[in-house]
Amino acid sequence: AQGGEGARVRESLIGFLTELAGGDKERARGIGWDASVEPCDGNRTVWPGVGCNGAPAGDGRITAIVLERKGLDGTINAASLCAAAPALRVLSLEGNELRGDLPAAISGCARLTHIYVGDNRLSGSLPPSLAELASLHVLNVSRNSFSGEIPAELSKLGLVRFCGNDNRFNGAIPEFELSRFEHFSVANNNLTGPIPDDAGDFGRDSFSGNSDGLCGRPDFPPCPPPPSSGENDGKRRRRARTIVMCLGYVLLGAGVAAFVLYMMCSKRRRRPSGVGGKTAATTETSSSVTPGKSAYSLPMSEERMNATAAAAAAVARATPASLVVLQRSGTAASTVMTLNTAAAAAAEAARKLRFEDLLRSPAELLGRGRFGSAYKVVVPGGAALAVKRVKDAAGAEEEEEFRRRMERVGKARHPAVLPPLAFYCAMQEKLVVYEFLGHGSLAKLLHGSIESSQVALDWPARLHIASKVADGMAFMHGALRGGDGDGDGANANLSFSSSYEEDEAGGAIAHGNLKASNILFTATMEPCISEYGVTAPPPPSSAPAAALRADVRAYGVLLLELLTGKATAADGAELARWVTAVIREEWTAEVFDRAMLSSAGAGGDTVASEQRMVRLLQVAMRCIDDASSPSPPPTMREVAGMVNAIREEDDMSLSSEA
Ligand SMILES: Nc1ncnc2c1ncn2[C@@H]1O[C@H](COP(=O)(O)OP(=O)(O)OP(=O)(O)O)[C@@H](O)[C@H]1O
Repeated sequence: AQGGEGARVRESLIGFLTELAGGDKERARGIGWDASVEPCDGNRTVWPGVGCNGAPAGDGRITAIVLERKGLDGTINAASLCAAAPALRVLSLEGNELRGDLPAAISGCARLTHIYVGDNRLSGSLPPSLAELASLHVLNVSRNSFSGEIPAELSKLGLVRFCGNDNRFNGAIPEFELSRFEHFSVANNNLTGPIPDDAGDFGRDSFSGNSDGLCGRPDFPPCPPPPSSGENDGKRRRRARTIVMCLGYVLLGAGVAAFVLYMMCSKRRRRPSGVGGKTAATTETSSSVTPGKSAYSLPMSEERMNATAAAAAAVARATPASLVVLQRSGTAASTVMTLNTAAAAAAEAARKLRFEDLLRSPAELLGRGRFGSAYKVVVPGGAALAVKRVKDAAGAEEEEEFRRRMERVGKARHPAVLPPLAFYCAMQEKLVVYEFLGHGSLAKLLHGSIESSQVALDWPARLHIASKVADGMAFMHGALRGGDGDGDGANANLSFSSSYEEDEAGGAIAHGNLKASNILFTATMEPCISEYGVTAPPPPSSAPAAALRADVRAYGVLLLELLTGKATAADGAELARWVTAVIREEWTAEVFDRAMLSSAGAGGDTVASEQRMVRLLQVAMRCIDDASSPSPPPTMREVAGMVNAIREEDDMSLSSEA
C-alpha cells in the first residue's frame, strides 16, 4: 500500500486504535502508532504491537496486532480493523477494559488464526460469523461478560484452544471434538446439558461452575438416555428435557401415591381409636415423631381403599411413614418470620396439608440439583408450596437421622432461614415442604440472564445479603447446639460455643449444602437460606465439627461469588484459586464484579467502599483458607461478627452522606 492507499490504511488503523482507547486520543497516541510512517518496513515492525510479515508490499503485511494490558477501555471496531489489515492472523487485546461486543464484522479478517480478547469487559453474544474464520485455531474470550449461547457453528472450525470460561454463556456446549483440543474450558458459566462424549483429557476444571447444569462425563451427573437416533440435535435436547421433567413428575407422583396408599391403610388400622371431627390432622412438632407410628392422619374415603392398598400397607408396616407437619399450635403466621400474606397462606396450607392434596395439585419442576429435584405445587386454596425431593438411597437408620434433623431444624426460627413446613420420609423417599418463594435465588440474581435478573445487585445490597446470611447461619449453628432453639435469637446466640469441638458435643446441625441457589428472596427481597440440613453432609464432613467447618467454607465461597459476580462449582475451589492468584499478583481490585464496583462509586466514597470490599474479601479468604492460615478457622458466629462490623461501617458512611 503506497501513497493515498497507505494513508487510508494508516488512518483506518489509528481510528481502530482510538476507538479501542474509548476515543481518548492522548492514550491512543501513547501506544506509539505514528500516522506519518508506515506500520511495517518490509518485515520489520515500525509501529509497536504490530506484527509484519515479509510478504511483498501491499495490504498483506500486517499479520498481528498485539495490544495487551494497555488500559484500553473502548470498543472494538472490527470493520475498520479488517478493512485496514485484511491479512491479519493474530489479534490479541487481552487484559484491557474493553467494552461492547465482539462485532460480527470480525469475520472480515478472514485469515485470522488466533483471537485473544480474554480479561476484558466484553458482553453480548459471540457472533456466529466467527464460524466463517476457516483458519481460526485459538479463540480466547475468557473472563468477560459474554452471554447467550456459544455458537454451535464453532464446532465446525478446526479450533485447538477454546477458552470461554468465566462468562455468562448459557445453553448447551457445542459438539466440539474435544480430543483434538490442546486446551478447553467453559468453566464458570450458566451452561446446561451434556458434556460432549468426546471430552478428551479435559477434567472437571474445564466444566465446573455451571450451577450443576451440565451432565455426562467427567464426574457430572449422568445425562438422561438419548432418544432414538436419527433426530436432529435440537430435537434431541428438547426431548431429553421433556423426558427429565416427565420422569420427575412420575417419580414424585409414585412416591406420593405409595404414601397415600399407606396412609389409607394406616387410617383403617387406626380407625377404632380415630378422632371424629378432625378432618386434616396437623401434627405439632412436640408430638410428631414417634418412630414406627404415622403421625399424620388422612381423611380417606372408603372408595379409595382398593385392592392395592393391602400390598402398600404391607410395605408400610415394614417401613413406617409419616408426613410430619412442623407447625406448632397458634397461628401459622406467627411462626413464620417472613410475616407476609403468601408466607401466612403457605404456613396455613401446610398446617392442613394432606398428601392427597399434594397428589392432586398441579406440580411444576423447578429444577434438578445435585441432591434432588424441587417442585412447585399449588395446593387447594391457592397457596404455593415448594417440595424438595431429596435424592437418597439411605437405609432405615439414616431415615431416622433425617427425621431428627428436620425436627430440630423445624424448631429453630430465624428470619433469614426458610423453615421447613412439613416433611415426609419413608421407603427411601424424602420430601421436604417449604413455602414457595417466587422472587428468585441469589444464583439467578448474580448469574442469570439479564431478563431474569432485573434487580441490579449493588454493593450495599450484596453486603446486606452477606450479613443476613451470616446471621442466619450463625444463629442456626448456635441455636441447634442444644436442640432447643425456640426462635429467641438473643438467647440462642448466647449459647454459642467457641470451638467446633464444643459444637460437636452440643450436636449442632450444619446446613450441608449452602450455596447461591439455596439463598432465596422474600417478597421484600430479604435473603432466606433454604434447604437447611436437608442433605446429610458427605464424608469427610459427616463428623459434626467438620460439617460446621464445611458450612463456613461454603459461606466463604458464597462471599466470593457475591464479590466477584462469578459462578462457581459445588466446592468453589476453582474460584478460590483464581481469587488467590489475582491477589497474589496484587491486582486485588481486579477480582471484584465490575457491576458492583461501579455501583459503589455512585453513592459516595468509592475508595472507602472498595476498602470494605477488600475486607469482606479477606473474611471470605479466612473462611476458605484453612491450610495456609496460622490461626484456626473462624466459627460462623465470628464470621457474622466480622461481616456485620463491615456492614455497620458501610451503613454509617451512607447515613453520614445523606
Ligand atoms: N422454596 C422455594 N421456592 C422457590 N424456589 C425454590 C424453592 N426451593 C428451591 N427452589 C428453586 O428450585 C430450583 C431447584 O432447586 P434444587 O434445590 O432442587 O436445586 P439446587 O439448589 O440447584 O441443587 P441442590 O440439589 O444441590 O440443592 C433452584 O433454582 C431453587 O432456587
